[in-house]
Amino acid sequence: MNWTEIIAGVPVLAVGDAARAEILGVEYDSRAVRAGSLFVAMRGETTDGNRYVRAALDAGAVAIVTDSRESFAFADARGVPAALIADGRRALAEVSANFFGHPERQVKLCGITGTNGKTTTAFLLEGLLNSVARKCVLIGTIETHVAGAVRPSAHTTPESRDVLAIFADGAAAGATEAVMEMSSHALQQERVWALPVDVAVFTNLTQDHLDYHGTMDAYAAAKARLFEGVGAAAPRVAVINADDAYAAVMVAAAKDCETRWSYGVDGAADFKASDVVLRAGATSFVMATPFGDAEVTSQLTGRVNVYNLLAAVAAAMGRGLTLDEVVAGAAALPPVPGRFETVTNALGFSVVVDYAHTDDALRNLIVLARELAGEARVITLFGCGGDRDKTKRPKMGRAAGEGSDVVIVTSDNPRSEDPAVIADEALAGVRETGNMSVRVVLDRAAAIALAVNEARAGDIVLIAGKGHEKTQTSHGVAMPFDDVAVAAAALREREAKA
Ligand SMILES: CC(=O)N[C@H]1[C@@H](OP(=O)(O)OP(=O)(O)OC[C@H]2O[C@@H](n3ccc(=O)[nH]c3=O)[C@H](O)[C@@H]2O)O[C@H](CO)[C@@H](O)[C@@H]1O[C@H](C)C(=O)N[C@@H](C)C(=O)N[C@H](CCC(=O)O)C(=O)O
Ligand SMILES: Nc1ncnc2c1ncn2[C@@H]1O[C@H](COP(=O)(O)OP(=O)(O)OP(=O)(O)O)[C@@H](O)[C@H]1O
Ligand SMILES: N[C@H](CCC[C@H](N)C(=O)O)C(=O)O
Ligand SMILES: [Mg+2]
Repeated sequence: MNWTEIIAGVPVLAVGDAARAEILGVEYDSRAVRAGSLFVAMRGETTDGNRYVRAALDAGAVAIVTDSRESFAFADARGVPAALIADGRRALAEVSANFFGHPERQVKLCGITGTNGKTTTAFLLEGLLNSVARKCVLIGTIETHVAGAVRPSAHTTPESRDVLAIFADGAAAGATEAVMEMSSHALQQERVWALPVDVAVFTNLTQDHLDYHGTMDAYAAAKARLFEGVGAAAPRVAVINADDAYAAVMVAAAKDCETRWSYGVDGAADFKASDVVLRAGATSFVMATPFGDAEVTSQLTGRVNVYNLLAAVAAAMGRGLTLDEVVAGAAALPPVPGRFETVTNALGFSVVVDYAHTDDALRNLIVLARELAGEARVITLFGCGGDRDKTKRPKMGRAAGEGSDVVIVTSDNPRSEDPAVIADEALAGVRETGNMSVRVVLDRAAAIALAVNEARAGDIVLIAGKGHEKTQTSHGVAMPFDDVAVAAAALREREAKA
């Protein structure tokens, strides 16, 4: 693609004298630049892409898009086509859309935001769309589904350039739908700039990421941007959890959406569940919808999944599926990896791996386990992520201490922090509840073995926080680690001794 085509329609403040370049790729990271790349310099929080313009040119960049007059003049002086723009991330989205041939216009996009339930709802919605033979791209925390392949995900919501590259691959393989988790980081940083969202979903808002957003109101405002449209028109359909304390904020933001649907269990809602029956691996409820009532059954476990099912069903109906189609589709959907995933064993107790890494998620998980365990015990193992919201640590500790018979505090992903310090902060919360059955075992594998060896018939062991993750990041290094595999190994060892 030539230089003129790639900056067509992009609001540029100035363009350099050089006008000829054949662009073979668009990159926002100098380390990814190859011969023929266009490099877009973005200002970040750790560094500034403008510091890498020289490195990008040395690596073969043939054009530069920048918000810095210095970088612009530097590239221009080297005879490289350059554009001066106001905002790097927005420009990245605009040039990438041109480069990839506007694939965002070829798929109908459902965007899902909220603190918890995005991944689950996204998988459910993808499953419903697939059940009526619509090809669908999925972008989210665990993995990316595109063109019949599964790719690992580095972020929940990638940069616009990467989203558009995925959409282009999907559209080329016949996808007409896309389902995407939209994290608050991505909405705030405008990684989703100029993506037209057809159906927008809000799951819930509880504490997380305050290290980044500062306050709950700022966090809510970032999420609300999905409903306003980020550099694009407001979504056509808004699907909002009416039972959530922040519902009104999302409804207000959705004022320009053509259709606003609420969903919930507690109060009035367009998609409302009643007569909820919760069993392990079998959830059912009666669902009232604007299109009639039906009984929904699902293999997923727990009350939170009633919400996720309602959200996915409403979004699917927003995309034109019928009531019969969503009911049939929902019954067939498998659980999501790392979300209330049971690790089988012959010892008579349950071991569950779950991605609960906020106090709200942990509390919900423990309440569910309590219900399922009856008179038996709930043994909860958890840790807290390093380099993330520190204020949630004692809160997670309180949630664990309040509902569990036995608590094991361990490491999650300490990242660059001292695991012992993180554990102390979580332990303080457990101690506040007066729960005395608490142990700290920093080595996660040893902690999992302890939990498994502690369990008696009927008990439920909860291994919380890492869910599907396949690595543990400690001292800045990611090493292979898989809660399900580690638990399975510990169970085999105990079975062998039994
Ligand atoms: C806080 C945050 O979200 N940071 C993300 C953000 O960083 P940033 O804007 O501060 O960028 P920066 O690191 O200062 O770099 C500025 C620019 O210089 C470029 N650069 C940098 C170095 C270099 O050698 N050459 C170069 O060109 C960078 O590519 C970037 O374009 O943009 C970067 C490029 O895409 C991301 O890698 C980075 O993710 C960091 C590593 C991260 O940990 N993000 C997490 C918190 C995150 O995004 N999480 C959410 C939510 C998770 C959930 O709850 O589901 C997610 O969507 O994944
Ligand atoms: N609707 C919900 N409401 C509250 N908690 C939920 C809900 N759905 C799932 N959870 C809990 O939150 C955990 C994470 O769920 P999921 O991965 O679907 O959310 P997410 O929003 O994608 O999270 P992340 O932002 O970390 O990717 C689950 O393991 C479960 O414990
Ligand atoms: N996307 C979330 C995931 C947290 C998962 C948990 N295992 C942790 O490392 O804190 C985050 O980056 O905050
Ligand atoms: Mg997710």
